[in-house]
Order: sequence, then structure tokens, then C-alpha cells
Amino acid sequence: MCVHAMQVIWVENVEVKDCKVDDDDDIQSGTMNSNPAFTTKHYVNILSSICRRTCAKRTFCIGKLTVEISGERTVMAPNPRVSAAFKAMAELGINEKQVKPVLKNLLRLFDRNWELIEEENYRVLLDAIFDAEDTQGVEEKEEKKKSKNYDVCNLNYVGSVAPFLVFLNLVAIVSDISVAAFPDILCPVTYQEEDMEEEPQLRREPARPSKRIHSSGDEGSSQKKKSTNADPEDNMGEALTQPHQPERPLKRLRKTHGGVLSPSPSTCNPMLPRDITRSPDSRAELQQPVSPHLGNKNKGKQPVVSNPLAQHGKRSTESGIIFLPKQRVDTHQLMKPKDEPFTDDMAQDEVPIAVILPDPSSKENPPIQNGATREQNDQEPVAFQERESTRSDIIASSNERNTNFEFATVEEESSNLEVASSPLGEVKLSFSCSSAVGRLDFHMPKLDAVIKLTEEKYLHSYKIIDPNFSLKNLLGHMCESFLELGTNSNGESQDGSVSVSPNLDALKKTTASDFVHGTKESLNGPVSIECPTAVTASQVPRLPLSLNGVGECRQAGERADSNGFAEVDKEGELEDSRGLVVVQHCDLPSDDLRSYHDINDITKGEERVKIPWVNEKNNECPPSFFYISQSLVFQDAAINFRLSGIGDANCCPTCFGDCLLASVPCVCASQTEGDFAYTREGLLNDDFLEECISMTRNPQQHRPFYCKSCPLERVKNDDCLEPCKGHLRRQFIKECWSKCGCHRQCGNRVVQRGLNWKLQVFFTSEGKGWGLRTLEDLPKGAFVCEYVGEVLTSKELHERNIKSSRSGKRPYPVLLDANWASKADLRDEEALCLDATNYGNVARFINHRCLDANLAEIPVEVETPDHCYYHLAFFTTRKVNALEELTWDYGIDFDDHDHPVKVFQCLCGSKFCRNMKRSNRSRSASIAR
Ligand SMILES: C[S@@+](CC[C@H](N)C(=O)[O-])C[C@H]1O[C@@H](n2cnc3c(N)ncnc32)[C@H](O)[C@@H]1O
Repeated sequence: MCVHAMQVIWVENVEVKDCKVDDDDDIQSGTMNSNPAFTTKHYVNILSSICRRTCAKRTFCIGKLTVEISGERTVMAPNPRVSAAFKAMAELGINEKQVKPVLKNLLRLFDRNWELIEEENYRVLLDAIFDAEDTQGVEEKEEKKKSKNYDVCNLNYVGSVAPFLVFLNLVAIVSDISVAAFPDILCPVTYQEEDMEEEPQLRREPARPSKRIHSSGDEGSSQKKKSTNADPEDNMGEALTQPHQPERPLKRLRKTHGGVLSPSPSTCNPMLPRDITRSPDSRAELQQPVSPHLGNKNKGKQPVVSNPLAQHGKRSTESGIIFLPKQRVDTHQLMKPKDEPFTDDMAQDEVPIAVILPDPSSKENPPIQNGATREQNDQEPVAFQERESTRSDIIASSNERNTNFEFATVEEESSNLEVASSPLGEVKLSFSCSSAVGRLDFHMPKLDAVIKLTEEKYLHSYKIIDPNFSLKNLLGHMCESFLELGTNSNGESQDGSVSVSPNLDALKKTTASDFVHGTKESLNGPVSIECPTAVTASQVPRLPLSLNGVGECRQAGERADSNGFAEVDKEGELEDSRGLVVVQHCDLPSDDLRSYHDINDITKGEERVKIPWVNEKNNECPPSFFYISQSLVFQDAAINFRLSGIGDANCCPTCFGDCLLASVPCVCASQTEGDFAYTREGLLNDDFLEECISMTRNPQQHRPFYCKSCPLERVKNDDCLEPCKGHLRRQFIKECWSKCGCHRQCGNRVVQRGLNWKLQVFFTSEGKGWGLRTLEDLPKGAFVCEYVGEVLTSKELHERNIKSSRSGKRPYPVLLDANWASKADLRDEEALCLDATNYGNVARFINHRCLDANLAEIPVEVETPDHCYYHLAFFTTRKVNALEELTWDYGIDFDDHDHPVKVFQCLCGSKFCRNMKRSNRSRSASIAR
């Protein structure tokens, strides 16, 4: 056996005089071999620091390592016993100030019997200190609880620089930065999983340090040290041979510039205020899992400790790392000490770490930490990444260079940065970190402090040396860029670009009243975040156009929280929404919540696609109505959806798969003269379409049908029946259906499969109220939607009309009269219409356009062959560009004031506008008179 004499090192007053290492048991390849940074020197340092307590010469044998250490006190206090007590406590992180009164008390209590106090390494003294702190801590906490609102969330910092507003919504920001709270712990210390497993037990049974250093096992040749000697000094040697040492005192060692280990005076991180560098709860430190919250969470997960050295680019594998004996050390699993206590002070300073703006470099330079943390890092986009569909959660991934380890401390927590904007140029940044939830020790920091600390991080850690650097400006720039990108985009969400959430929780949480004056009083008072170049509302007209997006009104927002909007977001189902528009205030006509509209999806999930609504013009919300995707019978309509009514002539029972692929068209095509109305691309056959268009545009050419006794006139119950005003005979499409043999995806089933295009309800600028537009280019002959509403009889419609003329609410009826010509004696309950006033689908928003509308309505038979009831489906008459309003010709005779569709002043803008001509006519008539 070859024994090396170790270099003599000084640890404060302790001289390590001799240290012998068994060459055969090279530590690097022995039980501690997994950490290449571990050297004998470290080991000696550990032992030395422990030895200091006893001030005696010691020989330690651990495995085959033999270390001789002798400690001498060179500086003695006047009363060596007092000094020794202070020193012993200092080793445990307890300062003189804390010790003094307690020691005084004890001496008085024990009648100056020092032996009792010194016994078991000052166990009595420690206990007394802990008890004193406990009492004090409880009192303090009670005080703080009284004075603070521990309810997490919804602290909004809202800044305004009119007309450009920036909302910084700090939602329960906090991150688990036990490291930052203990910057004096320079050296990441690794624990085995078993150590973590111990935590619950340790929490339940707070062990005194003197107890915890008791051995529970044997270690190699140290058998002789396993004495039953009650002498604490002897036991110390025994204790040191055990794998589980009281970690805290060890961890408090830090490397000073001179390479000497010394008890940390908490000065290593200039960025952190001194008051957070040490937990006042020394007992907690000793017991490790002081924060049950964190302790539970971290159990077995090996969180990472932030190493301030690493912050400056140094890897923590240099000397200074302290490892506990018998632990496998993995540099890729640098860990923080077991859970550190949280204090209010810490929380205050923790906060900004969670709101650090993302650093794009963090992806390239992944933190060295355990897998769990890395996983989270992967899950969370680094910056401005688009979530699955449209909701963009811009995750503050933490600044990696600075917080390799800090990031790990927020494992399982999410820090989010969300961005929202309105057409008026408002941009809202919302930061959130769920770590705060449920934490009693969390309190909302001052925004100024958050900004200051974040700035410091930028200045120091990111080496931003511009003294004019301002976080507020940075945020302002972010908002500005957001708008710039948003307004310059053509509606396409670009890869890697900022995508916005159409439905931010943050916005929901900020009610309309918050926006009224552009500022919001937060708990910390209003904070103004300047935008370097203010963007005026007029500068952003294109923004909403590029958005699929959505508005927010107070009521809708309030409702949003309870109706699961957020959940929809989380699931990433907002396939279509690319934008967000905030309507600051909406005037809802009704207090019936059921008829309010989800800004992301006016269909409330009734359709295959979501249809958002947006109002870029004013504060109006869409009129209240109930969204239905299928027409419903109001009461008397005689509709027979009887399977028995469908014979073989009305279906294709022998077909299979896709009828459009069959060599011979199936029975269902017979109604369209043996040809299917649809192409294989799912569009309307051009010839068929043109004929339908022609029928609408040139009704006279298609010889309207005039009823002998028109149901519409009949129901008026007048003495004298007015003549029928005429009805168009329309060509029907017959779709395959349930009694057919084909597949649901058969090409002859288009309308019944429902909406498929990205549409948006919007407030028109021409004074037509709400309208419908497409957000994508539509080819000619594309099915857009059908007109859905309550199925009313002609009688019921008449009654409604009478009522509505009294109430002033105009019904939106569409006559289902395409087949009236074929029935000689149509009964009132067979003369049907659809009224979408109270129940309807998105078609109720389609405005009228004279003649050259881009939609044509076509009757479609699906469930019933008698054509009393049918689907009225809208197809594009031409290619329609994205963002074009969708219109159809109501077929109104603007001179017919008796018509069920109430005449309005047409603002369609078409050069063929019939209403305009009429106005001109009346004008010239009046001029002629
Ligand atoms: C079926 S709704 C269309 C949606 C309606 N704009 C809204 O705000 O709910 C029909 C009503 O819209 C208005 N409208 C539709 N087309 C119009 C046009 N070309 N000019 C003026 N108003 C129109 C009329 O008030 C009409 O009664």
C-alpha cells in the first residue's frame, strides 16, 4: 500500500497536517468515481470542516482512505467556550446574533453548566435556538399573512402609452429558486436518490444534527471507530464514516479565491440582495425539506441548483464542489441541496427569475440537469413558438446561460408569456408561472423590483453593457414588433413568427373596465411601459384582417372562464384562429348568458370548424341567438323524416364506397339528370352551378310559379286574397344518405357533412351590421354553409312577423318554396320556411347583395324526398378571395313591403343594386312630378 502525503491546506484555523490516500483505492475510480472533479482534496476539505467543530486532532478512515487532521484554534475568544459555541453554531449556519440570547438563557437556566450545553455537539443549544426561531417564525408568518394577500394570480400590471398600450399581466409569478435564495451555496451538491427518499421522513421527524450524524452502517476499515464511546469527540469520527452526514453545514462551505474553503458569508452573488442569501430558518436548513411544497414536488427528482459560478460561464466541476461520501456524482445531474426553506424575502426575489424573457440561445445550450427538467424544457417552447394549432404560448424559457439550473428549479412548473393584441394597437403581454399556486410563501413583488432585477440579470448575466437598457423598453419593443409582424402578415402564420393567442386567459382576466383609461391599478400601482414608437390605431387596420380572431367583451370574458374556453385553448383545438382582437366593451342586448357568443367560435362547437367573430368597428357584440347546426322544427311544420318514406327510388342501396367513383351514376344522381351535382373534388358541377346562378339572376327567364292560393297570402286571413307574387322552381341536388349503401365520405354527400371552410363573422363597415367572410380562398362551386333555423309553417311565420313588427325585431326568414309549384294544394303546415332569428347558424350573418352575390342558394334533398322541407345550401358562384364578404341575393323585391323579409335600405354596393335603381326611380319620379 502506498500512502501519499496530502498537500497541507488550511481551512480557516484548521490545519490539515496529514492525509494519506491508499493508492489502490483511487478515489476517482472507487466509490466516488463518477465525478471526475472529485479529488482527495475535496474529501479532506469535507472532513476538515467537520473536524473544526471539535478542534482536535483526528484521524479518519473511510474505506482505505486515511486522513489525519488536526485543528488548532489560533484565534480564541476571551471565553473559549462561548467562542466554541458560536463557532459550532456558525458551522450550522446560525449566526452569533441568533445564538447569543439563547445561549445566555441556557447558561442562566443550567446554572452555567457548560457540559450540558456542549453535550452532543451543542444539541441543547441548537434545540433552544430552533425553538426560539420557531416561535418567532410563527409569529412573523402570522403577521405576514395578515398583511399580505396570498391569493395567487391576477395581479395585473397594466401600462399605457396611449394609444399604444402594453399590459404586463403578471399572473402569480414565482419560481422555485431555492438556489437564488442561497447564493452562498456555491457548490452544487449531488445526492443519491436515496437521499431524496429520506426527505419525507426527515420532515416528519426533524432530526437534530447530532442525531443525524450517528452512524447507521459500517464502512470499510473504520470498524475501530464504531465505538460505543459516549465521548462526542470519538463519535464524531464514527459519524464521519457514515454515508449520510448532516449536509447543510457541509454545503455551506464555499470556495474562496484563495482556494480556501471557508464558511460562507453569503456574499457570492452580487446580484442578489444580501437578505435573501440566508434563510433565517436554520432549523429548516438543517432538516432540508423545509418547504413541504417543494419538498414533495422534488422528491426523488433531483432538482438542480443554480451555481452562481456557472452564471459567469464557469462550470461547477472545478474544485469547490463538495460531495458527500459514498455518493455517485454525475456531472450531468448536478443537483441542488435538498429543499431549501422559502422565506418571504426569498419569494420576493425569486419572482423575476420566472419572468425573465426568453433567451433564444437556451435551445442550443441545454441546461445540464436531470432528465425531467430537460423534458420540460423540451415541452416548453423557447420563445414565440406556436402551440399545436393557434394558441401561442410564448414561454419564457428562462435565460439559460444564466439559469441553467434555475430553470430546473421550476420543473413541473410553467412560465408562460402570452401576447395578445387588439385592432386598436393594444398589445398585452401576460407572464404567468403556475409555481405560485398554492404557495403560502408567495407574495406579489413590486413590478419595479421585478423589472430592476430582470434588468440586472440582463446587464450582468447577458453582459448587456448599455446603461440605457430598460426592460420596459424591451417589452415595448416586443409589443411593437408584435404589431409590426401582425400587421404586415397576410394572415398566414409564419413559422417561427409570433403567433398570438386568440383567447388568452390573461385577457379574460382583464375586464373591459381595465382598459377604459388605458391603465390599470395593480396592487402595486399603475406601471407604464413605454413603447418606443407608438402605433396608432390607424396604423393597424390590417391587423384584424390578418386575424381569424376574436373579440373580447366583458360579458363574454366573464363567461369565458366558466364555459371552458380556456380548456379549448389548452387542447390546442383552435385550428383556425391566428389572431386576437380585443373588443374593449360589448353592448350585449340580453342578460341571457346562453345566447352570448364565444369569440373563438360562435358555433360553440356545433360545427366541424370553429368560426370566430370579430368586431373591428365598435363595441357591439353579435346579436343574441342560439347557434344550431341543424334546423329544428318550431312546432307545426309537417316534416316527415321517415325511413319508410324513402324507397329504392330515393336512395342507392346497392352502392358501395364512393358513388362518384362508380362507372354508372347511382339512383341519387337521377334528380340531377343522371349526373352528380358534385365533382370528385367536392365542388359543384359547373354546368349545374351556372344554371342555378342563372335562375337567381334572371328569374324571369325561368318562369316563376304563381300559386292559385298562395300560403303566404292565405295565412294573412284577409277578406281579399292578394295574388301570389311568384316562386322559383328550383333544381334540387339529391345527396346520398343513410339508406344508401355508400360510405359517409361518398362524394355525393357534401352538405350533410357540414362546414369545412375557415369563416369569420365580422362587423361590416358599410352599415350592414354583421356579416360573414371567408378567411381563405374559396374555389368556385364550393359548399360554404346551409341556411339553418327554426322550421316554421307559413302561418307561424306570419304570426311571428306580426309580433316582430310590434317588437321591432326583424326576423330572418327564408322560404322553402322551391317545390311549391309541384303541389297544387299546399297546406299551410307544408309551406315552410326557416327562421334564423332566434335559432340559426352562421348563415344568418350572410348579407344580401343584388345580383352578383358570390353565393348561390341551392336546395338540397337529404333526409326527405317530398321537398316540403329541404336544406338550403350556399355554394360559391365564383372564386372568392380570403377576407371577402360572403353574400347572396335574397331575391328581395324592394318594392314589396309586404314581403316576409323586411325591406331594408340596400347597401350591397353592387352596380346591379336593385334598391339603388329603385331609389333613383323614385327620385326621378318625384322630380317628374
Ligand atoms: C340575415 S340578416 C344578415 C345579418 C345582419 N347584417 C346582422 O347584422 O345580423 C339580414 C339583415 O341584414 C341587413 N342587411 C343584409 N344585407 C344588407 C344590405 N345589402 N344592405 C343593408 N342591410 C343589409 C338587413 O338589416 C337585413 O334585415
